[in-house]
Amino acid sequence: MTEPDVVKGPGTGRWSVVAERVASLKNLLPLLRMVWASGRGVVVANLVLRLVAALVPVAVLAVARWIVDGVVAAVGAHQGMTPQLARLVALEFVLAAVGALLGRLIQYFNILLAEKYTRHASLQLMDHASRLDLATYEDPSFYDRMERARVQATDRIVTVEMIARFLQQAVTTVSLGIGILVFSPWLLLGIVICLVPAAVAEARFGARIYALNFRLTPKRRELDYLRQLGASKESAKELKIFGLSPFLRHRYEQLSGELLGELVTVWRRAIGGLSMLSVLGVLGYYGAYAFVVYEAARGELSVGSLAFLTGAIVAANRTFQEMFSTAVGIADQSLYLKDLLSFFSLKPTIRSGERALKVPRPIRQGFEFRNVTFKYPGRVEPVLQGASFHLRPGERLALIGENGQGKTTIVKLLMRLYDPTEGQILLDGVDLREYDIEDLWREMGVIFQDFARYDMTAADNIAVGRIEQRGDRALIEESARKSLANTVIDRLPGGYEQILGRRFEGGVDLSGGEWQKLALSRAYMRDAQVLVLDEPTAALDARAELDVFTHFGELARGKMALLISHRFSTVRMADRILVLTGGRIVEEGNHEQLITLGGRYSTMYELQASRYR
Ligand SMILES: Nc1ncnc2c1ncn2[C@@H]1O[C@H](COP(=O)(O)OP(=O)(O)OP(=O)(O)O)[C@@H](O)[C@H]1O
Repeated sequence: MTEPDVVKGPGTGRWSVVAERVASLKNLLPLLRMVWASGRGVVVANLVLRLVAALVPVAVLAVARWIVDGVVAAVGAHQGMTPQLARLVALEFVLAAVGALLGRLIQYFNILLAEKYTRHASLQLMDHASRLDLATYEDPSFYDRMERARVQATDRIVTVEMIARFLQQAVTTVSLGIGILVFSPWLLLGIVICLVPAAVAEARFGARIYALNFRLTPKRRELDYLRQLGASKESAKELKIFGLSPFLRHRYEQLSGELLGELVTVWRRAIGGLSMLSVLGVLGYYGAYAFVVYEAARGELSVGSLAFLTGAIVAANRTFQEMFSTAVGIADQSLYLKDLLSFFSLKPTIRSGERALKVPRPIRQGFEFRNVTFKYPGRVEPVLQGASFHLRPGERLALIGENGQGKTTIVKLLMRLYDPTEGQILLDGVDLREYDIEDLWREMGVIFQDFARYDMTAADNIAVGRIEQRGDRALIEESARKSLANTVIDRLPGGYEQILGRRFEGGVDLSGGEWQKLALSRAYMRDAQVLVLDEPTAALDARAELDVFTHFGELARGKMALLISHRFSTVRMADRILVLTGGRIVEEGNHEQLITLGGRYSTMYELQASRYR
C-alpha cells in the first residue's frame, strides 16, 4: 500500500503550523471540484443569489442616508412628507424584502447543495473503500484515517457553505468599505489596523486546535469504542456476568479526562492573548465611531451621512470580523480536508494488471502453491513458510491444524486478498497475479469463518452471494435448499422477506447455526468453479452438519473444494487432507493414509474420537 505524504500529522512548531495552514488551502481545490461535480446548477444559483444579497446592506444604508437627509430638509422647509420621501421609504421596504427573500432562497440552495454533495462524497467514499486492499483494513491507523474521512466526507459541506458565505461577506465588507472610504480613507485604515492582529492570532490558534484534534483521534476512537461496547447487544451478556461495566467506565473516565485536560491546556494558553486582541478590534471600531460623531457635531457631516457612516462602521466591523472568522474556519476546515484527501490517495496494490487474463473455464490443472511464505504486514514472524501443495479440479481438499496455524490465511491467499511474501501461487500454471481479479473472485464461492450478517431481508442475505441475481427468487430458494437454510426461512414470520438482525424495526435475530446456514447459501448462489468453506459448520449441530455435508458432497462434484474444519467427521470426507503446523504442511494424504501414517493427524483424530467413545 502506498503511503501518501499528506497523511503525516500536523507540525507543532509555531511557524510550521502557520505554513501548514497556508499550504493546506490548496486542499480546497479538490473539494471544490467535488462540489462542482455534485451539482453545477445549484452551485451557480447559490453564488449568484449570494452576490446580490451581499450588496443589499450597503444599498439599505445608502437609501437610509437619503431618507434622513430628506427628512432633515423637509423639517427645515416645513414641507411634511414629500412624495420623494415616500418613494425612498418604499424603496427601503423593497430592499429589505429582497434581502429576506434572498436569505430564504440561499437557505434552500444550501440544503440542496449539502444533500447533493453528501450523496456524491459518500458514494465516492464507498467506491474507494471497496477498492482498497484487505490489508488496509487491518491496519489500525487506517481506521483513524477512515474515521476522519468518513466524518469529513459528509461534514465538509460546511466548508463549502463557508466559502460561499466568505465570498458574500467579502463583497458586503468591500462595498461598505468603499462607502466609508468615500468619506475618509483614514477612517477605514484605522478600523482595519485594529482588527488584523486579532484575526491573525485566531488563525494561528485554529491551527493549534487542529494539531491537537489530530493527535486526539486515536483517543476519540477508543472512547467511541468504549461507549459502543458499554451499550451493545453483543457485549451486554458478558458485561453483566463478568461485571465489566465499572472497568469500562473507569477507562472511559480516564481517557476522556486526558482529552479534556489537553483541550483545556491549549485553550488556557491562548485565551488571554486572544481576548486582548479582540479588545483592540473593539477600540478601532469605537474610535472610528467617535470620530464620525465628532465630525457631524462640528457640522462637517450631514445627519444622513452620520447615519450612513455609523451604520456602515457597525456593519463593516461585523462583516469584517465575520469574514475573518469564516476565513479562519475555511483554513481550519482545509486542514481537516487532508484526511479526506489522504484517504482518497490510498491506492490498492492488489489489483488486476494491464493485460489481465480471464480465469480459464473450465480450470484444467487447478491451483498450485509453490513454496509460499507469507507474513502479515507489520508482523515479524511468517504465518506460512514454504507451503507447497496442489488443488486439482474435481478435488475436495481439507485443511486441518490447531488454531492460528494459517488455514484461513491460505484461503485469503488463494483468493488473492493478499499476495505471497515469497513463492508463487499458480492457476493453470500461470501466476495468480496475471488474472483479472474480479474474474477470479467470480469463480469463488466462499464462506468465511467470520461471515457477515446483513441486517437485511433473508432473501438479500442469500442474494449477496451473487447480487446481480437478486431478483431471481427461484435461484435464491434453490440455494437456500442446498444449504438447508430453507428450514430456517420457513419458520420466519416474513419468510424470505423477513428482515433479519435487531438493528431495524421488525427485525428477527437468528441463532449462530441459523445464520451459518444462510451464509452457506451464498456460496451456492454462484456457479463458481471453486468452493471454499472456512469452518462452515462450526455452529451447526451434528445432525445439521451431516445433512449439510451430504449435500455439499454432491454439490462440489466436479468442482474444486477447499474445506477448513476442526471436526474430523467433516474432514474425513475430503479426498485429500493437509495438516498445518507452525506455518508448514507437515502431512498430506486421505483420511486412511494419514491414520496409517500414525502422525499428527492420527493423534488429533484419536483425541477427538476418544471423547465420543
Ligand atoms: N490480519 C492479520 N494481521 C496480522 N496477523 C494475522 C492476521 N490475520 C491472522 N493473523 C495471524 O496469523 C496466524 C494465522 O491465522 P489464521 O487465521 O490463518 O489461522 P487459522 O489456522 O485459520 O486459525 P483458526 O483455526 O483459529 O481459525 C495467527 O497467528 C493470527 O494471529
